[in-house]
Amino acid sequence: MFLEVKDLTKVYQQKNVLHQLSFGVETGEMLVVLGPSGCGKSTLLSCLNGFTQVTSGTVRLLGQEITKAMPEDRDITTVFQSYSLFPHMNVLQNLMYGLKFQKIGKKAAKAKAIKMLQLLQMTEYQTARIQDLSGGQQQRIALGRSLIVAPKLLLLDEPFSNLDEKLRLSMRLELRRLQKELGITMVFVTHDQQEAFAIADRILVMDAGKIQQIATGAELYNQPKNKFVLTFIGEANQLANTAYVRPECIDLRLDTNGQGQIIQKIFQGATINYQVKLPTQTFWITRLNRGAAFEVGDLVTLTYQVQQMEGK
Ligand SMILES: Nc1ncnc2c1ncn2[C@@H]1O[C@H](COP(=O)(O)OP(=O)(O)OP(=O)(O)O)[C@@H](O)[C@H]1O
Repeated sequence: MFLEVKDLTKVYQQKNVLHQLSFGVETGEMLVVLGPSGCGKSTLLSCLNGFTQVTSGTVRLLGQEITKAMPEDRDITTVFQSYSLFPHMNVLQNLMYGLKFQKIGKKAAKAKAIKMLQLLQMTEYQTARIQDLSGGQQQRIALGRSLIVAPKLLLLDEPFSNLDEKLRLSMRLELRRLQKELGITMVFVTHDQQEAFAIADRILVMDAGKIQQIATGAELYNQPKNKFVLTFIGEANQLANTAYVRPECIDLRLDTNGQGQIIQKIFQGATINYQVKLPTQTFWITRLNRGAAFEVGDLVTLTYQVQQMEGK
């Protein structure tokens, strides 16, 4: 196992923020840590890079225990939401900065920085000032600055949340491309499930400092382990106990004797969401927008198969 975390616990002034987390990350894998605000995602990264001391448990990188190692001795770099580039240095100087500490000569460092700029597809910005770059370009340089030192493990803490939607999409693709080209193992923190689905090999879902499930995006969506995962990942109509049905898994048919009635219709473009009132509960249903649509007041019959979670 490339990275192995065992029983990791962090207590801040009697507040238990991380509860005995155990998980592993494979070589070259992109593990996404997904969870709501305050669930402990940043604290977990900080225990991995050594900026926070763990209360108990162990962290091993390539078999070697690093639980108490200083951050600079860990071969791990972190990219944050704020780019933290040096404003008084140009693009090339920013990229070369970290190589100084690896005792790499100026000429070799410059060659590496130019190669990184090619990888980032930003060659023409070599001598540009940081303040003349867009937010997306600055984040790409920040990524490059972390990648150039060839860390064993790269941690990313919501790195794209300052960027607009379109740019976020292209940065995700870019990050995956860079990861494949360089073969770097990554742990990426986000609270955005679409982002997690788009880039993860596996997703670790966390709530209140506890691991709820670790699985691929499709497994989390199709076989959620508990109610938290079911409702955090996508939408669901909850039935009794562990039963549920996803909104897109329900068929709707116009039926003048139907038990259901459409009480809300929300147009979403490619899809339409309907809220249907039944004698005992209401359901949300998502249908593709393919011409024929239902209207508020229509009587309908629903058909669906009930799905089951493992536990509550
Ligand atoms: N230095 C600290 N001292 C005390 N409590 C802290 C400290 N750092 C974090 N916490 C608490 O630990 C909990 C988890 O915080 P953390 O920042 O790890 O969550 P997060 O999931 O990254 O949240 P967000 O998505 O909002 O950044 C929070 O309740 C927070 O208040």
